[in-house]
Amino acid sequence: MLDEDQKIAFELANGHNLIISGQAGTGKSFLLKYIVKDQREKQKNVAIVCSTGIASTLYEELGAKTLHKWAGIEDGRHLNEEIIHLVQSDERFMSVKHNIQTTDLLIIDEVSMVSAKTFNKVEVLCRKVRDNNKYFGGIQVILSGDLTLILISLIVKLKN
Ligand SMILES: Nc1ncnc2c1ncn2[C@@H]1O[C@H](COP(=O)(O)OP(=O)(O)OP(=O)(O)O)[C@@H](O)[C@H]1O
Repeated sequence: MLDEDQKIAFELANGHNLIISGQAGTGKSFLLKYIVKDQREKQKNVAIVCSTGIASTLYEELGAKTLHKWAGIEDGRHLNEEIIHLVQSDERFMSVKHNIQTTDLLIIDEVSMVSAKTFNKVEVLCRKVRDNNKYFGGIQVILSGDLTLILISLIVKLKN
């Protein structure tokens, strides 16, 4: 059963964009599994993605994959314009185009491990491929991670 904080986030997951932040072991993955199952029961097309393949094995039974694979951005070698063009017109990217066009809810776990560059690339890609100028082209997004890690990495970068 979900605890009180998890219940609040679980309810907000009905249609809201959310950031779920908490340190390791605070029950984020436990909550995300509940959300995925519940939203799928409500006939939503839900994709759950992680920054690494190892992390996505945690959600194997839910069909999780890496954000890079879901969005077709490979190792990030393509400029935004190139990847938009490839996804829109190249047959090899048909499944990626399908992912982007049909997903109702995109859950990104361990978002603190995703670089700003990658995150922005995926956000723009979704807007262009869905021809919808809303954030992520109108896909509902739930971001989960330990956001204090972002601050720590920022401080480390500033110090260097
Ligand atoms: N509401 C709950 N009821 C029972 N067990 C729970 C609940 N929430 C979390 N847990 C358990 O607590 C442990 C830690 O939870 P979880 O793995 O979801 O945390 P996390 O925030 O995702 O951690 P990490 O960031 O390290 O992945 C797990 O064993 C999980 O099953």
